[in-house]
Amino acid sequence: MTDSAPAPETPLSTRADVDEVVVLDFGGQYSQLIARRVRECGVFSELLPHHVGAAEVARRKPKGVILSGGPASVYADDAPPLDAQLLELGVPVLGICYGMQLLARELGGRVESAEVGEYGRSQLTVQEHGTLLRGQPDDQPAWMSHRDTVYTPPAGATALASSTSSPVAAFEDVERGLFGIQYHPEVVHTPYGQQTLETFLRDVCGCAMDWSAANIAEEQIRLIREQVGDGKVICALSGGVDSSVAALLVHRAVGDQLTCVYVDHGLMRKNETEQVEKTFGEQFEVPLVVVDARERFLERLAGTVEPEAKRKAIGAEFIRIFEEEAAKLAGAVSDDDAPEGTEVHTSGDVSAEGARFLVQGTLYSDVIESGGGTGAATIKSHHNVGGLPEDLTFELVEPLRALFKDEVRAVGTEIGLPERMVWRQPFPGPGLAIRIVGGEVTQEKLDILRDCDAILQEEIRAAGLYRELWQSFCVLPDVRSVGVQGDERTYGYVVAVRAVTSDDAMTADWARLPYDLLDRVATRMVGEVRQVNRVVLDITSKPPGTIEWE
Ligand SMILES: Nc1ncnc2c1ncn2[C@@H]1O[C@H](COP(=O)(O)OP(=O)(O)OP(=O)(O)O)[C@@H](O)[C@H]1O
Ligand SMILES: O=c1[nH]c(=O)c2[nH+]cn([C@@H]3O[C@H](COP(=O)(O)O)[C@@H](O)[C@H]3O)c2[nH]1
Ligand SMILES: NC(=O)CC[C@H](N)C(=O)O
Ligand SMILES: [Mg+2]
Repeated sequence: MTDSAPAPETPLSTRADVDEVVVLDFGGQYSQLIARRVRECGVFSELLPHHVGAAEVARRKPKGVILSGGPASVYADDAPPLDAQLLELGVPVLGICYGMQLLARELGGRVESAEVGEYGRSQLTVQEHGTLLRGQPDDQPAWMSHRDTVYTPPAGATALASSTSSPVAAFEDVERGLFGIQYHPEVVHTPYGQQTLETFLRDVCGCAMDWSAANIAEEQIRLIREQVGDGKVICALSGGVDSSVAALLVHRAVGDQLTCVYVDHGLMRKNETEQVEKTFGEQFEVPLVVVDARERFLERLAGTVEPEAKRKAIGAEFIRIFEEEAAKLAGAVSDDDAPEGTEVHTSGDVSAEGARFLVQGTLYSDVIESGGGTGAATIKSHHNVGGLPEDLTFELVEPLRALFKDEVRAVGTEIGLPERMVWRQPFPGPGLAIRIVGGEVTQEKLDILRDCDAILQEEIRAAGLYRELWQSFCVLPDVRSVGVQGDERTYGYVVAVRAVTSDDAMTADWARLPYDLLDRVATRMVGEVRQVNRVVLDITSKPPGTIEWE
């Protein structure tokens, strides 16, 4: 576990002239989602760890502060505390779940563990609409996730609503600018949640609500310029949405100081390298280096089966290649000095100085899953975050690090990235290697998986479903099954089809693909890919599963 803000080194904004509301993170699963919902209301917001203190919050001159949920109990010895100075800043404070419990306890209310916890959907009854719940129905569903409960609101505050297990599910003290809600307004399952946040931002904090994705682009371009100065920059470019948006922003910021590097690690999909080269050449006026590192990655992965070990090996190998390319820009090494198994060819002009900065299209979902939230668990080390080697010498430039994919898509559209690039399905940096599970990654398995994946993609596109699905792909477990084909016994691989819907990869549902499509896919896979004799469908949502199997 690490204890860091999403991106102190690359903040989303440092402008003084936009209204900002700060979200303090007490370790909740949905903390970043709160900041994001605030941004969707048109108010700039960033997540800060709870321990930054009132002085840092004051420095940002926010129009309001939101305290997130969190796993602790407010009365526990090691519970993250509330800096009481926050209540002296003269701006409204809204506590959500743990944040509400903190406010209640600090101000003389009563918080105790309830007999029955509330997890998931619950029913809210509004007794007093007050300011916060103005215009909302008396009865409404709300999403909860708590066991501790506020029994008495702070002195002077009015209780607004209750639920079966929460006698005080919301309170407000308009005079003192204090607001608390026990449920989660930031999740889509709370239908009046966004309205509640909007009321807080507009009517309570007096925010102008005029911030938009365009500001992210503008701000990032300015911040990148500040960070990079006249230094040389390389961008790890995969051809995916995130790195393409990041590359465009950096190019707008520093122009020909930028060189993009695409690594063909042999773990890509069918014809992907050629497609990336072609699309990039057509869309961008930036020099692109394509590194053929297929043999090198295969050697590096030999014998590695454990998912985290695989991810770390891949993350480190990526960086070693970027280092070599950065050095080449300084003219220190020529293409002939590339390690065995690596071939490089260059298109466009490559500049004469070395690169100190590495641009990556890292998103917040990569960060939080890699254990980068305040007190958050490590689910998997994304190659570009948790998989980075410890001796990293690059200074990272990650303009999208605090954003979710759907926000990045909005920025991409805003800055003119073509629609077919904006709506590309994500493809993980470690590629097919994390879809060959339970056994070693070999050339044979890569070829099988690539062929099956190509069939699935073709059929999904033909059925007009590509854009509707967050991702659709195949997984190759280290499992063989007995079949009968052409009257012969076969002992072949089992391929799993995984297709999910999602907006931001934080949660996902398995896609209900039409049976006739599944039938075509299975028939083609066993018919066209000799080593495969069985196809199965993954029907797991996230949670409990993750989207990828490793
Ligand atoms: N083959 C690659 N060559 C160079 N850089 C890569 C490659 N694969 C991934 N990266 C780097 O790792 C980052 C994270 O990968 P990720 O797959 O999350 O993003 P993406 O590929 O840009 O977008 P998408 O999520 O749409 O696939 C990329 O933004 C890019 O900077
Ligand atoms: O660039 C990446 N490097 C990685 O190491 C990585 N692991 C998962 N993913 C992608 O992230 C999203 C969420 O994945 P999971 O539900 O499997 O955790 C899904 O879209 C995954 O494809 C990765 N992307
Ligand atoms: N989601 C939350 O913030 C939970 C708060 C606290 N840990 C509880 O269980 O009540
Ligand atoms: Mg990708």
